[in-house]
Amino acid sequence: MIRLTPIVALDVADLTQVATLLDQLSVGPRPIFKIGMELFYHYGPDVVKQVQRAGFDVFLDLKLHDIPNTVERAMTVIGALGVKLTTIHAAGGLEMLTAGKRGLKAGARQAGIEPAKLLAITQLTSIDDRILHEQQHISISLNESVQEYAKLSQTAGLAGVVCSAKEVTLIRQVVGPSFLCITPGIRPFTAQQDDQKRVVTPTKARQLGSNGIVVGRPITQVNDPKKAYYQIAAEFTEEQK
Ligand SMILES: O=c1ccn([C@@H]2O[C@H](COP(=O)(O)O)[C@@H](O)[C@H]2O)c(=O)[nH]1
Repeated sequence: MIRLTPIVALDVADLTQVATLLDQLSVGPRPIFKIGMELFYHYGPDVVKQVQRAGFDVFLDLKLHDIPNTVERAMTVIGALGVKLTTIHAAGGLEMLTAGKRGLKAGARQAGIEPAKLLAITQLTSIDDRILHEQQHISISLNESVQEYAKLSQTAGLAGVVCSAKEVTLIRQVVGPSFLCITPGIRPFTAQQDDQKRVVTPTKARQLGSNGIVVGRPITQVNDPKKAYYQIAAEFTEEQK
């Protein structure tokens, strides 16, 4: 089973904070760094290059969701950036997912590099059953919705999904063992839940079969990010004293 090193969400405001975190986490088992909307909207591909130049793999998490043509063209640009993982919303439907995958491959081909693995967002980990029913007016359960989106993503040829570790077992029942389940909503026992609804500890995520955990604030917003990262990484990989 593939188990990635923990993915650290670089949800910070500027390049100075990026440089500090890259420096703090550059010793030992290196994380994959996730660049999201905040940094990418501010700095564009330059921030991707900064992280890559420091020797880290990049997960570019822009969660594309638009008409198929727009998504395909945007994914062609992303495909040439040399990132290892990137995201699209499963809710955009099969045609959009397929177009995204096609664009990503085309961009990578033009740049002469391997295409990034494309992951579909199932239901954001900030959503729970109540929000799904009362605000999105979706009548099936959150678990069923996540399973359906996983099936759709597999049909579109994607590498995997983003979900809560709580759903990994259910997802594997419908798409098999090799479909990637990358899981944010990770909270050590001592950390606050913030806006996340479906949270799991790093140890539980490992036990539930997550292929990779995504952790932001419990690492980036604490006094000692290095200590927090290595503790979480040890829990996820079981290398504990
Ligand atoms: O369903 C999702 C999809 C993506 N995310 C992203 O993961 C991190 C989590 O940050 P924390 O500070 O650990 O809560 C963040 O960048 C989200 O955009 C997610 O949380 N849930």
